Amino acid sequence: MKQFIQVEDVPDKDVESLVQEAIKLKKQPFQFDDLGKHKTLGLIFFNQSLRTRLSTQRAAQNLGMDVISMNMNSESWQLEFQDGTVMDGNTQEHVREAAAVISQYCDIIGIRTFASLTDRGKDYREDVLSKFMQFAKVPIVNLESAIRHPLQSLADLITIEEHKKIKRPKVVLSWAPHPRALPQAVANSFVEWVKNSDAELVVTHPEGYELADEFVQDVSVVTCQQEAFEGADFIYAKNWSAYQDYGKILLKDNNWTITEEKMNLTNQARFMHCLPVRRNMIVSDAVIDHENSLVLEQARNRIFAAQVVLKKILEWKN
Ligand SMILES: NCCC[C@H](NC(=O)CCC(=O)O)C(=O)O
Ligand SMILES: NC(=O)OP(=O)(O)O
Repeated sequence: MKQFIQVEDVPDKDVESLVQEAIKLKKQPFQFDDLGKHKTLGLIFFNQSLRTRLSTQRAAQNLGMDVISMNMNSESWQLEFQDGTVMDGNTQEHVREAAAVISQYCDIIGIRTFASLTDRGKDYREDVLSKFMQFAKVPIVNLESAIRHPLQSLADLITIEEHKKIKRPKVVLSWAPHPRALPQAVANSFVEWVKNSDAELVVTHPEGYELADEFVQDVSVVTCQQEAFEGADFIYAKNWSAYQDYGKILLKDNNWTITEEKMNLTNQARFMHCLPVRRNMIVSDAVIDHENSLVLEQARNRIFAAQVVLKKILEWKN
């Protein structure tokens, strides 16, 4: 694998094989602990993180890699992304130099850069990530970009594979309320990856929260949450801000919170969320603390999602 930006980067788009390989790594995490010897992973964060930072570091260590990381906003220089700018303002270093320099210290670079939620064109063109890809000299791993979070989606598919009781489970992605405007990245990616697996996917959200066509065309979308939940095997909750009325919060309606009452409509569904989660906004305490909740398993599987991706990139480089 020469990079990991989206599902297209999976060799032959064979998501099923990648999931199976991750499950094997989970059983023997140190089997390839020589593969990354004398190789360094650089983790570059423009936004906060708990899971992505620690699980990707752990994954790299399991493969024998060294890891260096940096929080760009608080620790490094303010980067300029426009070409031809007279840099007499607040930006101090151009991405052309920054990406090339980081490439001299690292064999693989992971980048987290969230959506601006103010400029849809810029976000959906992946302006920041694509500039890094353009000027870096080593493979790039997406640690959540403006419109995708593929390591999360891979961990989610591993978790579904481990817990499904039937070959083709019904998987429901449900919008849920949140006090802040959040990106569409987790939802977009989840849809993109589940579409490439053996599952019946249903997306449910209030009117106005339609996701971009490029992700949800051919996907079953219903605006009645109760109807969507009927017979579901997995409920995946996530908030996102509006795509049409870009970045806006249209509704903070607690009627969309995932409660026990709603989970009772399902086929004893397992509850999923990528974390961090706002309790009693997105999901009630009773649901997230119930034995059917998979949130900690998902977080654990972030290690093996990252590990299989790093392994594939290291194998490609060797
Ligand atoms: N990486 C997982 C989710 C990250 C981000 N959530 C957040 O920013 C939540 C922050 C808050 O709860 O205020 C998102 O939705 O894309
Ligand atoms: N799920 C996830 O990506 O978590 P962090 O934002 O804490 O990395």
